[in-house]
Amino acid sequence: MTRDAALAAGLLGLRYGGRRGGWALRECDFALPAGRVCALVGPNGAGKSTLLALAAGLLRPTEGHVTAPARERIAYVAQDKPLHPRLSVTDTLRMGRELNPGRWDESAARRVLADTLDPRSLVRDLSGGQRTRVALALALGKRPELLLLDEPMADLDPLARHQLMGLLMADAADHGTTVVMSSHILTELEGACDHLLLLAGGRVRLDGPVDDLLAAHTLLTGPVADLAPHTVVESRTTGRQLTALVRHEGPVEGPWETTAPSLEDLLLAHLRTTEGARA
Ligand SMILES: Nc1ncnc2c1ncn2[C@@H]1O[C@H](COP(=O)(O)OP(=O)(O)OP(=O)(O)O)[C@@H](O)[C@H]1O
Repeated sequence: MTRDAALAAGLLGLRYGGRRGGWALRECDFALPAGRVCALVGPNGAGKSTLLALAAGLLRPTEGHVTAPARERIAYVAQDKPLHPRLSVTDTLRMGRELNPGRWDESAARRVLADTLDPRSLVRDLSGGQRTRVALALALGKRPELLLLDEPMADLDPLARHQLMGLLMADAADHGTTVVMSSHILTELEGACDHLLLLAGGRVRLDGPVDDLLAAHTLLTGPVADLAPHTVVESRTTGRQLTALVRHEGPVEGPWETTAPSLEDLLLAHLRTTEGARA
């Protein structure tokens, strides 16, 4: 692992179901610097949850390795947010405090709950979104070095999403927490994440700081012509009009209008390309 990486993988692979099972992840190599907020993106079945579970130490690699902080310094919020159904919200936080002696940050946990639910409620009586809040409160209360979130915002209403995303990002910035967050909501990642890891078919397709990746790509429209020496990520032609996203090799010179892509443009083009490759 490079010296300041908070999470790294080398030729990481995982096959479910023993030798006969299919590979969910294969030959994954990356190093995520400490303090980054990383978006983990990819189509359904790409291997995102598998990667997060490996990072959390809940699965063992079939091959290669993953290097992460010690278990007690990681908080992991799984997609199904496992919580004890018969505990109240207050008791759930008390359990968090008892399980994390000397480290528990009660005010961070309470900020996540933000008076939105009755602390005496039992977890089993909460809605999906309310449970998400409790799971996030437990995760932030743990004051982790590495926060692993598997589609954390999926069942939150838009206002709660906006509020919690802001809170998470501010908390991570204040404490230098490294965050890896899988999501299908591309618009929400823009502005929140400074690092990107795109998986498809169990492999890393794109990896790097968001600013560098954006700066390496150009959106162009204009007449159909040879795009060499640039690498075409995606192109479409309508009549004689060409629209393309390229990873440029030096300046893009030609008869085209060029613009800088947004993160959503970049992700959609790469996702469509990997979809096309799969079809
Ligand atoms: N427990 C399991 N047993 C067998 N195969 C599994 C298991 N969990 C996941 N898989 C398979 O591994 C692959 C990767 O699944 P994973 O859940 O990691 O993808 P994902 O990117 O998180 O998908 P989604 O966006 O739908 O949540 C898929 O082909 C899936 O069918």
